Amino acid sequence: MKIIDFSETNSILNQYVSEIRNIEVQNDRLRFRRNIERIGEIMAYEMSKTFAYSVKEIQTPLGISPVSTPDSQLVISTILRAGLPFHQGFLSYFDNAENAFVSAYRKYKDTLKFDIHIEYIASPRIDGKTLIITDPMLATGSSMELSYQAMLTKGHPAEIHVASIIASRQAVEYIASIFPEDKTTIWCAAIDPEINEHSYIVPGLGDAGDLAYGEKE
Ligand SMILES: O=P(O)(O)OC[C@H]1O[C@H](OP(=O)(O)OP(=O)(O)O)[C@H](O)[C@@H]1O
Ligand SMILES: O=c1cc[nH]c(=O)[nH]1
Ligand SMILES: [Mg+2]
Repeated sequence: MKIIDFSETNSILNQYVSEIRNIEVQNDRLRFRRNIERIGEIMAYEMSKTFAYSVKEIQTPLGISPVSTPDSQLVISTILRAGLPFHQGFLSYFDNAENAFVSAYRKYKDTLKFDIHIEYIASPRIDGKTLIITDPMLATGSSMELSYQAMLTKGHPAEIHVASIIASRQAVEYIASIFPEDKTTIWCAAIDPEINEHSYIVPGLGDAGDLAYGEKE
């Protein structure tokens, strides 16, 4: 299993991560969503370097130019709702990709205990395709696990990319233990050391869905 942590490299992506974490900046919802989207765009660009390519002869007005373009059949899947701006970032670059949407939410039994509920999935067949599952937060990893299981009802992908922005160390280890070792890559912008008793990432950024779209009742 490959694990790629962008915080190990200095790039402008770290500026966007600092802004979505920063309590003084993150409440500007438009900026928060756009920063998530920009991180998705940069991650998509880096991820594109791992795809299969072949050279095509492109007819220009003046001649023929050989251009190496990607052949991978992509399905970008996201987990509602915080995943939406992240998904859009990937889709801006992978504009020919197919798309899948899964709902997952924490249904609380009391202030600390919850189950993850999946109620909705809209997906193409994914057999033999490159599946990218996008969700900005990997806290316990349960939403990712259950969403992946839901996606498997649509077939078996050739390759899997788990894309997140902030992941807990625990979630990275958990995802690495349950996803197929030989065909999964985990991409994240940062790996944080802890989750708290409410299963929020520490230091994390708070509630990504609420910051992007407002609080739920
Ligand atoms: O790794 P986990 O412990 O499962 O937590 C991570 C999940 O929490 C967030 O969604 P949330 O449930 O807050 O839903 P929302 O996007 O509607 O706010 C996030 O987008 C993940 O899907
Ligand atoms: O830290 C966390 C954990 C789950 N969901 C979030 O939005 N943030
Ligand atoms: Mg949320």
